[in-house]
Amino acid sequence: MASPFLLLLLLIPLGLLILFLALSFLTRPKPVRVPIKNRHVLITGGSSGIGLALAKAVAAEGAFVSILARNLKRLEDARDEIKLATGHVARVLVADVRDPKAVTQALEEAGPVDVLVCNQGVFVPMELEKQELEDAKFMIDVNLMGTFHLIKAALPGMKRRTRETQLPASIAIMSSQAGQVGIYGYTAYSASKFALRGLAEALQQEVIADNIHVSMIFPPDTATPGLAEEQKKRPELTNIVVGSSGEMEAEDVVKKALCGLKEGRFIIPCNFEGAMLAIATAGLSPQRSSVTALLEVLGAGLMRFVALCFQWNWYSAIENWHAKR
Ligand SMILES: NC(=O)C1=CN([C@@H]2O[C@H](COP(=O)(O)OP(=O)(O)OC[C@H]3O[C@@H](n4cnc5c(N)ncnc54)[C@H](OP(=O)(O)O)[C@@H]3O)[C@@H](O)[C@H]2O)C=CC1
Ligand SMILES: CCCCCCCCCCCCCCCC(=O)[C@@H](N)CO
Repeated sequence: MASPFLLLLLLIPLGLLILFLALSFLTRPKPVRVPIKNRHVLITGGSSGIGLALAKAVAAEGAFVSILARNLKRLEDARDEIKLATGHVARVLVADVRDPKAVTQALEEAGPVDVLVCNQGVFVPMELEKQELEDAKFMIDVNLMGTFHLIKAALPGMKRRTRETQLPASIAIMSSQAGQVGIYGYTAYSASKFALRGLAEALQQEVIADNIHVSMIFPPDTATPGLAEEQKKRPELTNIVVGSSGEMEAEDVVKKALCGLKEGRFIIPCNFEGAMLAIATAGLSPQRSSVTALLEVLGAGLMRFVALCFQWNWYSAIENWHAKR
């Protein structure tokens, strides 16, 4: 006769199997593949850093690329760089995302979009008390309101395209790991990036019937011209907390982002810490993958524990830093 211990050992995989089957049935929205080849991909902030690296990657995969930013000279340099790397000549669009009229005009010029990547972003780290309100508003306006302007301007054309082509379209929004956890020195930046999460969750419910799929990308520190500028001004404690996640190259962030975007993943983490953060902050976000859903269900408690360890570490660093003053 089988011992009760052996029986228990058999019950665990059986339970996991039942849980997995339940999740396969439950997870929504349904799986999707967003093709890139021969499609119009518009990338904001495509003249520098992550946006430029993404523009090169999608051009190399045979997409028609438009890049949008404020500075024409940098856009033209980026266009040359993309041409050199891939042979593709990208369309350049000059607009400040803070200006809804300019954004609408640029999108009219670009024509209907299949994949919209809202990647433009600014970051000025400073403690709230020392930061000028103007700088806080600048981040909210570019990172959050800019994304509103872009999506509103792009949606009618995108819906027309999905109807005509019968192909899934994508809206990808660049957040940050600082949009999953609040970080010292990032009150305004974190606020702008957290806000994008609410926008994206609500938007996915609104556009699913139009075959449009929303993704959010959550990179850690990434070597870009923007980061080099930011690092000149970062408070010491910001550096300490941010250092908990490894720095990445823009090309590696782009690999993860593109892979996730094509699978219509709602949450796209970029490194190991990002994968833990994604589980710890899964909340009520949509989930297409039953494997990831299983990891979320099983990992929730453990990741909360890991998160508490990180917070212990950060608050100890803050305490020590103040004690030294
Ligand atoms: N680098 C990092 O460590 C991380 C970055 N991110 C996010 O990734 C995104 C890209 O960052 P990164 O590549 O470092 O940035 P960069 O500073 O290198 O590039 C920013 C891009 O955005 C454009 N841009 C800035 N403001 C506006 C505006 N008002 N209207 C239109 N375009 C604008 C810039 O062009 P121009 O100035 O000519 O307008 C440029 O093309 C941002 O959203 C950022 O928050 C997230 C996590 C980490
Ligand atoms: C389960 C718990 C896992 C915990 C892992 C914690 C790691 C947190 C590190 C946060 C790093 C934030 C980088 C922001 C980069 C950025 O956006 C700026 N460079 C501005 O662009």
